[in-house]
Amino acid sequence: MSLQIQMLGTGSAFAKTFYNTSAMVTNEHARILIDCGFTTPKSLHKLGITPDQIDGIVISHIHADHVGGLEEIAFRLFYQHNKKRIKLFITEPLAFILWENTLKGGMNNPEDGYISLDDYFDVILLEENKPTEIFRGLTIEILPTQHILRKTSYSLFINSRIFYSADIRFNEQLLIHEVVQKRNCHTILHDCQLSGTGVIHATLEELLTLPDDVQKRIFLMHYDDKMPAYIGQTGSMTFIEQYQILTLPE
Ligand SMILES: O=c1ccn([C@@H]2O[C@@H]3COP(=O)(O)O[C@H]3[C@H]2O)c(=O)[nH]1
Ligand SMILES: [Zn+2]
Ligand SMILES: [Zn+2]
Repeated sequence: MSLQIQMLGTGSAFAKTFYNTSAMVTNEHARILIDCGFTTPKSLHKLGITPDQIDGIVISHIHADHVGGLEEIAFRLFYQHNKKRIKLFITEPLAFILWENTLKGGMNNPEDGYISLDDYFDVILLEENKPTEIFRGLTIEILPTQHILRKTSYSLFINSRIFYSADIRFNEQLLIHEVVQKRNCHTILHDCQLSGTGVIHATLEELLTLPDDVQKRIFLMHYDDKMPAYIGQTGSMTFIEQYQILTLPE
C-alpha cells in the first residue's frame, strides 16, 4: 500500500507564480489537505477536484496562506452541497483563534443560528504530540514548533516517517536528532526562504548547513517566485514543484 502526497501549491505567502503551500495526502481510504490557503480552492479547481471530494483538512497555523481558503470551502459545502461539513483536524487553541480571529468576521450568522466553527465544520480536536489515526492508514502527529513568537504553530509527522514542517524557524536539533536519528523519516517537506536573514522561516543558507544524510531526505517548499534561479544551488535537497506527486511507502 502506498501514500500519495501531491503539492497543491509550493509558494511562499507572497509568491505570485506559485499557489500557497498546501499538500493533498491520499491513501486508499481518504484524501485530506494539509492547510488550505487563499489560493488552495483555485488550485483544487485546476485539478478538477471539488470540496465534497476532500475528506478532511489539517491546519498547521493561522496565517492566510494556510487558512485563507477555509471560508470558501466551508461555504461551498454548506450552500452547494446540502450543508455538508468537512472534517477539520485542529488543536483546541488553534480552533478557538481560527473562529474568533479569522473566520467569524465572514461566517458568523446569528440570524440563521450559525455562530461557531462547529456549525460549519466537523471539528476533530487533535492533541499535541499524540499520533492519531484520522483515517484508516493515515496517522497524523501534530508537533508544536517555532514560527512567530507566541503564536501557536505546528509541524506534522505523517504516518510517523514523513515530516511536514509547514512554517518553521530553522531547527537543526529537531531535524537531525528527532526527525532523522530518532524517527528515521525518509521524507521531509520543509519550508525554505531563499534569501535574506531567517527570522520566522528556515533559510536556504541555514538548511545547507545540515549533514548530507539529512539534506537527501528534504524537499523544499514554501519558496518565493525567484525559485528557478536557485535550481542547482540546494546541495542534496530538491525543490518540490507544484502538483508534483510523491508516492511513498505507507
Ligand atoms: O512577524 C512576521 C509576520 C509575517 N511576516 C511575513 O508575512 C507572512 C505570513 O505568512 P508566512 O508565515 O508564510 O510568511 C510571513 C512573512 O513573509 C513576517 O515577515 N514577519
Ligand atoms: Zn506560510
Ligand atoms: Zn506562517
